[in-house]
Amino acid sequence: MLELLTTAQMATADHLAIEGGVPGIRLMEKAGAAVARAVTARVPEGRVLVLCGPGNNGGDGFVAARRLRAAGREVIVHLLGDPARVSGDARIAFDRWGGPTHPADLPLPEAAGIVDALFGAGLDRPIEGLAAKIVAAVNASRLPVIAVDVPSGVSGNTGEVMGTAIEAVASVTFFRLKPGHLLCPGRELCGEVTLADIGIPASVLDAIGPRSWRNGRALWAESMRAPGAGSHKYRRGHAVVVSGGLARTGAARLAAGAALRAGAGLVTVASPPDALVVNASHLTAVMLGRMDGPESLGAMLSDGRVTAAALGPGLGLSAAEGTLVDAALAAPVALVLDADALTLWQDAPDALFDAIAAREAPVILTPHEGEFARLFPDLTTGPKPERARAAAARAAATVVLKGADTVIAAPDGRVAINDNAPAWLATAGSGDVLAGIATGFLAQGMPGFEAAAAAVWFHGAAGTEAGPGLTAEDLEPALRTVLRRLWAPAGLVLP
Ligand SMILES: NC(=O)C1=CN([C@@H]2O[C@H](COP(=O)(O)OP(=O)(O)OC[C@H]3O[C@@H](n4cnc5c(N)ncnc54)[C@H](OP(=O)(O)O)[C@@H]3O)[C@@H](O)[C@H]2O)[C@@H](O)CC1
Ligand SMILES: Nc1ncnc2c1ncn2[C@@H]1O[C@H](COP(=O)(O)OP(=O)(O)O)[C@@H](O)[C@H]1O
Ligand SMILES: [K+]
Repeated sequence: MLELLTTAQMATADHLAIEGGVPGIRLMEKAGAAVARAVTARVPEGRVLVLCGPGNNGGDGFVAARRLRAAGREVIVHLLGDPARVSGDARIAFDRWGGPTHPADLPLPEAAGIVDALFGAGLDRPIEGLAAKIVAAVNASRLPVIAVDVPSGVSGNTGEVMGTAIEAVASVTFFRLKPGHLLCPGRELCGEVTLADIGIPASVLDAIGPRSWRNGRALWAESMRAPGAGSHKYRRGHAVVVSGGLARTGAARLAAGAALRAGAGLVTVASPPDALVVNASHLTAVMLGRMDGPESLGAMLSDGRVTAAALGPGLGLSAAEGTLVDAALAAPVALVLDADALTLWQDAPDALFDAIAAREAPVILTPHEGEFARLFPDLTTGPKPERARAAAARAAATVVLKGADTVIAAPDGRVAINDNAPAWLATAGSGDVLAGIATGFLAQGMPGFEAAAAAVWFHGAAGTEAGPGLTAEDLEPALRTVLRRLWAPAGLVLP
C-alpha cells in the first residue's frame, strides 16, 4: 500500500476500475461513505457544513452529506458554481442528495465542523475570487475541517499551495496516497490522512507501474539481514568513516557510532595524524586507524574486508580533503558522500558524476537543499521528487534530498518520500548520524536505494523515539530501541 499515485495515475486507476466493471458512482459512494465516517469520528455532534465544488470532489461531498443526514445529522450543503454544470457521477450524487443546496456564499453558516469537497485531483490553477474568500473564511473559523482527497488548494502531485489552501484536521483519500499528502507544505495542511478502500482492485497498479512510494519497511525490509548463527563480525561488513582534522572530529564519530549501531560488524574512524589523540580519547567499540593522506586512505579501503566508507561529516573543504574523496571514489567500496564531500565538488559537479559513473559499488549522496543547489544548480525549482529523480539519474547515485520531507531517489527512477521524521531532528549533527546509518547498511551489503531509504526511515524513527530535546548524541541509543522493537526472531516485523 506504499505506492504513491499522481493525480493522472489516479484517474487511470479510476478508468481501469470502471472498465473492469466497477461503476464510477459505486467508487464515489464508497468515497463519500468514508468521508462521512471520518466526520462522525472527528465531529460527532452538531451541524455539518459540506462545501461542494463543481467536479467529482464535490460529488464525494454530496454522498457524504446524504449519509450524514441519514445518520440523523443536521447538514447544510453549499455548492460553488452553477448547479446546472454538475455532471457525470457527481450529478448522480447531487440528485441522490436531493436536499437543499445553497450557492456558496459568505459569511459561512454556523456549524460544528466542515467537509471540504471543493477541489481535489482536478485542481489545475490557483484558487482565486470567491473560492479564495471561502477558503480564508474556513481557515479563520478554526472549525475542524475534514478534507475530501486533499485539502482544497493543495496540489496532490506536489504538495504545493495553489493560490491558497484549506487547513484540515483530517483528509480522507482513496485507493493510494498522492505525493502531496507527504510533501511539505501539503503534509501539514492535510492533518491526519486516512486511506479508504473504494473498490479499485490493486491489480490496476500493474498497468500503471508507479515509480514513487511512501518510505516504509516494505521497500527495504527484504534486503536487511539479521545476523545468524554462522555470522561473525567480518560477515556483517566493515565500515570506514573519515575524520576531519583536530577541531572537526565529532561529526565523523557520530557517523561511525551510528554505522556500528546500524549493524556493521566493524567500524573504523580513519583519522588524520593530528586528530588521532582526540579521536582515541573518545572511541571504544569503534576502532581507530591512522590515515596520512589519499594513498593511506586508498590502502585502507582496498583491504578486501572493508565494504563501505563515509566521507563528508566534518571533513573540511581544502584541496587536501578533496584528494581524500578522490581516493575513496577510486576504491572498490560502497560510499556515502555527505556535507563537505559534496560541497568540495561545487565548481565541477560533472567530475564527481563521472567518477561515480566509472565505479561499480553504490554511492549515496546525502545533500540538504543548500548542498543540493551546489551540485545541481539547475534543479533548484520544481517538485522535490522530480528534482531528486533527475539528480540521481545524472549522478548515477542514490540521492537523499534532506529536509522535513526527505526524498530518496535512485538512478533508475524509483523515488521514496519520507514522512516519519520529527522536526526535533533539525539539530546540529543529525545529518551526520543519518550518513552513518546509511553507511552501516551499505556495509552489510544492502543496495544503495534500499540502504538510503532504510537509513532515512530509521533516522526518523530514532528521532521520534528520542523526542523533544534530542541532540544528535541521543539518536544512537534511540536507534537501538527502534531496532530492538523491529527485529523479531522471524526477522524484521512488517507493519
Ligand atoms: N479518480 C477516482 O478514482 C475517483 C475520484 N474521486 C473524486 O474525484 C475527485 C476528482 O474529481 P475531478 O477530476 O472532477 O476534479 P475536482 O477536484 O472535483 O475539481 C475539478 C473541478 O474544479 C474546477 N476547478 C479546478 N481548479 C479550479 C480553481 N482553481 N478554481 C475554480 N475552479 C477550479 C474545474 O472546473 P473548470 O476547469 O471546468 O472551470 C472542475 O470542474 C477526486 O479528488 C476525488 O475526490 C472519487 O469520487 C473516487 C474515485
Ligand atoms: N523540520 C524537520 N523535520 C524533520 N526532519 C528534519 C527537519 N529539519 C531537518 N531534518 C533532518 O535532520 C537532518 C539534518 O541534516 P543536516 O542538514 O545535514 O544537518 P547537520 O549537518 O547539522 O547534521 C536531515 O536528515 C534532515 O532531513
Ligand atoms: K478537497
